[in-house]
Amino acid sequence: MKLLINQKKLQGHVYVPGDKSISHRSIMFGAIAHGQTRVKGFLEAEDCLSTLHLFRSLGVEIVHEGTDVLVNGCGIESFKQPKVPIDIGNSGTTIRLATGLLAGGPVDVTLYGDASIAKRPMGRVLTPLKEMNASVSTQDGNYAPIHIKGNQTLTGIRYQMPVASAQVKSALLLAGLHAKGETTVIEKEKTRDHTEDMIKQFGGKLEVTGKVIRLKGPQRLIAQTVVVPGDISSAAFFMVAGLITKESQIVLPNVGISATRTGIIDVIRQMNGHLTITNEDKLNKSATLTVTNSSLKATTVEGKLIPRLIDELPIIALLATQASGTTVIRNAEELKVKETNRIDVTASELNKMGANIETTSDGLIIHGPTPLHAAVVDSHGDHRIGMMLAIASLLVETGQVELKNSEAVAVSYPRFFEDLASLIGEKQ
Ligand SMILES: O=C(O)C1=C[C@@H](OP(=O)(O)O)[C@@H](O)[C@H](O)C1
Ligand SMILES: C=C(OP(=O)(O)O)C(=O)O
Repeated sequence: MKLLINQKKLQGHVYVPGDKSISHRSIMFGAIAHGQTRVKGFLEAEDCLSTLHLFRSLGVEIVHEGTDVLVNGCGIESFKQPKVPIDIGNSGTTIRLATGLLAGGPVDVTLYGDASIAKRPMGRVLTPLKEMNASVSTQDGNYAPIHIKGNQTLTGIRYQMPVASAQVKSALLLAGLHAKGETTVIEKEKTRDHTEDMIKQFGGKLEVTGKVIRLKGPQRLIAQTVVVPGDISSAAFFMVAGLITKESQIVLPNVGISATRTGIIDVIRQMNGHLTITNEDKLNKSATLTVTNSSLKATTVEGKLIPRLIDELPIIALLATQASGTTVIRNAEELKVKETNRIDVTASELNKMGANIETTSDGLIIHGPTPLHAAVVDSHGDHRIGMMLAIASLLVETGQVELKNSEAVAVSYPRFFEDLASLIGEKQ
């Protein structure tokens, strides 16, 4: 598709859609709990619809009306044997969390996904799950399809995580809920804690002390109402749009601001970006974020900040192309195993537009500020790369920017292009 270029004065409100991580978990917890779980603000995007499809295929009754979802849970023991392998599309969160969850269930399931999922490492969940006595396997030990054999008796383990990954942590906690004895997970760095929050919300018991999480299984969970805030990872594209385009101010109401997700706010402030937080709702961990066009300076993004902004690194790289000085992103090797190798793809696509970005083994070095020019660019099927390139295009003064594989944005944000156009007052 042709992208909008040469934009300033982006003004207005964007209500970004529901948080992807919380939406996935609301269906999963609803399915294993007892009673009717009501989800409000569910993200209707391809990834979360994959999770919904998976649990329906296991016989869970789910009523889906727009962003309202009802999940009639009867406990994991009620899951029905699916007749065929289940397609989880492009969603790493679905396949990894569901593998842990189903390891302690009563049914045999095969999970597979698209070409990108088939290249993402699954050994990171299979290895510790096998230690718990789970029967989980793939043909070569690391790549989907994953075969999960039910009716195994899981036992709790103590596991020191070799990677900072909320998906691995969550897979183990979900398995631990149906295992005998104590499951202890020790994180490498603190990652998003939506699973821990939801275990507590659904009446489960777990103890969190710094990076150590403990729970005793088996546990019986009770249905709840889950109110999903807007996704800060989606809001990030508009935060950066407002900061880098002239005379702009963008208001983003109801954005989730769990402390485990707000690394991008810290980085924007480190770079002297104007961002305010108002209307904070402490219960739902949400607030209104307002960004204003700013004169930015380079920064360093590293260490324990990385898991708090892992999915925002491509758009942070774009932000850094407009800051004066050299921005260094390091300790971000996990970016290589996302939907694409986001270190390589971020650099190569932005460099096509005139950015000056070097890749390293664990991150990026971005020299700014650089003007951006027209080019033919490609999402490579990665939703976050597609949205980042659409924001980059706003800075191009003349010519035409063409984005190949733009449909990838539907993985997490189907209305992205319409919401962007609404700030400009044009429809696409
Ligand atoms: O747990 C989650 O919901 C997620 C965890 C992160 O993945 P990793 O655990 O692989 O870092 C993140 O990149 C993904 O978009 C969602
Ligand atoms: C990495 C992502 O998601 P997942 O791992 O669920 O595919 C993402 O949304 O950027």
